Amino acid sequence: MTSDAGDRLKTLLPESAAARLQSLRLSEGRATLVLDATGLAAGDREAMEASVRQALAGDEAVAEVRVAMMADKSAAAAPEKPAVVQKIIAVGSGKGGVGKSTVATNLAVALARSGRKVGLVDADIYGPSQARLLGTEGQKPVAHDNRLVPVASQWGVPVLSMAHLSDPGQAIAWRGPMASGAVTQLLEGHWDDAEILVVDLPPGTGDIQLTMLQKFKPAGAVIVSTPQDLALMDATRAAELFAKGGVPVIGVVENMAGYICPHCGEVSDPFGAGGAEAAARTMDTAFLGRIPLDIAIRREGDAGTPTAAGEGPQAEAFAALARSIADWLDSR
Ligand SMILES: Nc1ncnc2c1ncn2[C@@H]1O[C@H](COP(=O)(O)OP(=O)(O)OP(=O)(O)O)[C@@H](O)[C@H]1O
Repeated sequence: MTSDAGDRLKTLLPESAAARLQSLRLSEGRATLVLDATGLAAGDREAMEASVRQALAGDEAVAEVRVAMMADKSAAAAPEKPAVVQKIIAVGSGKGGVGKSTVATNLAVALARSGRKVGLVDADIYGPSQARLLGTEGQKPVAHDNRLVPVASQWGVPVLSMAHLSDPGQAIAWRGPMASGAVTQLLEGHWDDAEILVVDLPPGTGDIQLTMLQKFKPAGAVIVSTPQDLALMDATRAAELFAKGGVPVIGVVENMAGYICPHCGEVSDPFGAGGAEAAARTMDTAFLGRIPLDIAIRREGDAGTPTAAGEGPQAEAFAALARSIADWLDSR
């Protein structure tokens, strides 16, 4: 083949095929091409071969086209690695029932609303609530290449939760290693597009939490508490868990701060006031703001329409929290 003919044939190739071209020979009207097909699915190979045949069919010097697809065996044999999620934000609390899951959902939705690509993992294996909070109850994730594909929600936040894998109301009574295995499966799902993965940790400061933190190395952690139970002890315990796992604490959120009476609008403090801010100071970490105790937040959570997706002061409180977390991440 003259180099002129070879160069001409190369220019006829579609860009995607030209980028994978290993060699091209033209002999007695027969064009033989070797393409690197590493990573291409069967359907994509066929499409590429067809496009090459079509591109060269019109050339006067070509009577026959032969296409060989070579795959890099070492790459094909290597087990597929889970996609690397750039930044995991762990949302934890010293104890249960403080609104950790509610804050995790709304933080994820507010981050997505601000343009970030966010996923949400419900690592609360024994009491999963993210399917309900994001309105994805009853949906089942499919598995692809032995990894779970997150369930899409209408708030732009894909999610994986044990609630998607078990029957509603079914009690999960696993021992630690099984629970850790389940958390691993959720975290190693197809989070390929997620730039930030918000992880709703189980309440408390036990082994499952520590294993998860050490294995997946979150970029940072948010501690949620009500004003009253962020007596110093709870805050310190949660902070110690993150320190043991080598995870920096981004700050403390005070949830259920200030009850707004739906009738008269008067604000009262059933759980006290200022505890979390004082605790954050003592722990030498940031105070990330207050989310009021508002019946609308509970109602919207139960209905699967997260407050952060709406308008008003409470949505703005979550948007402000999301801004603080995004700024913190960007500054790293
Ligand atoms: N700011 C708030 N105003 C009103 N209700 C709230 C608020 N935050 C959370 N709740 C409600 O409090 C209850 C507990 O919240 P949530 O499930 O988020 O807590 P949790 O700390 O994740 O609990 P668990 O430890 O059981 O996982 C839910 O009914 C939720 O709707």
